[in-house]
Amino acid sequence: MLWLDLGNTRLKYWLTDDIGQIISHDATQHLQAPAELLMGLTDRFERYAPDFIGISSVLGDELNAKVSKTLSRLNIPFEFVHVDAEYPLMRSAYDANQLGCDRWLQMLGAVDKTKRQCVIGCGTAVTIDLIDHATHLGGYIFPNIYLQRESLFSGTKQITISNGTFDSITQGTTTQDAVHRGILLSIVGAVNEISNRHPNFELIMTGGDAQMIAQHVNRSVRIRDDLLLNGLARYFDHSKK
Ligand SMILES: Nc1ncnc2c1ncn2[C@@H]1O[C@H](COP(=O)(O)OP(=O)(O)O)[C@@H](O)[C@H]1O
Ligand SMILES: CC(C)(COP(=O)(O)O)[C@@H](O)C(=O)NCCC(=O)O
Ligand SMILES: [K+]
Repeated sequence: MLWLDLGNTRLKYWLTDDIGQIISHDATQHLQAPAELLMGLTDRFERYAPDFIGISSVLGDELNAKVSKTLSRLNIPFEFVHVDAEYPLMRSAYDANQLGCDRWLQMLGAVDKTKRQCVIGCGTAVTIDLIDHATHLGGYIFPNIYLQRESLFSGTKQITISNGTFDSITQGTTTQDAVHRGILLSIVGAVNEISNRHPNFELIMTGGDAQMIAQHVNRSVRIRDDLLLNGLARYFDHSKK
């Protein structure tokens, strides 16, 4: 199987064998040209000859159409996931026509009817979703650290930094530190706030910035890099062992 996750920043793929073990996986910036990036991966995919391609995309119809065209050359059946409001494993209070399929699949990858779960996606947007015994209560969306820095950069005259590390939330004594710590604090603070309001929800994190954020969260966080993969495998009912 080939599983594709087309996020707003990176294309992630996982190649799995017929018992669901990961044979190969990668994450690469697609620079808003995912079809072209995929073109460069087709010979690798052909070599592994997957019998099916399951896709999560939040890139919209235009880019999805280009991706479809590229994938059609492989002569391998493929399917884009659409949020299914009637899906038996998880009910959702969220508008099914609007919920990003990556958020839905990340929840599907984690959902457990015996638990209360908080699924945090640390991608281009940071998302927080609350699931109470397999019922999605709803969630939050806010800009990630780079989008926030860009907005400060473009929205102010005197903040002109565009590099620096997001590695601390102690108060800054220079503009660069005040900006980077403030932005990280805004995300960590939001996660801690939701965590404090839901002490009996387990915290599960995924996405490219998960490691960076988890270390500042006031409770233990379970980082699962292949959460969306699990959701895709579950959705297409190929249990990844
Ligand atoms: N090599 C990399 N290139 C780009 N972003 C990376 C890389 N490694 C880690 N990241 C982090 O991953 C984040 C994007 O995470 P990802 O889950 O791929 O987002 P999305 O699902 O929205 O595409 C970026 O904000 C960045 O901090
Ligand atoms: C919120 C998102 C942009 C997150 O995407 P990502 O950061 O993974 O690229 C994506 O889930 C999306 O486009 N959602 C649609 C709007 C919604 O979920 O309400
Ligand atoms: K994502």
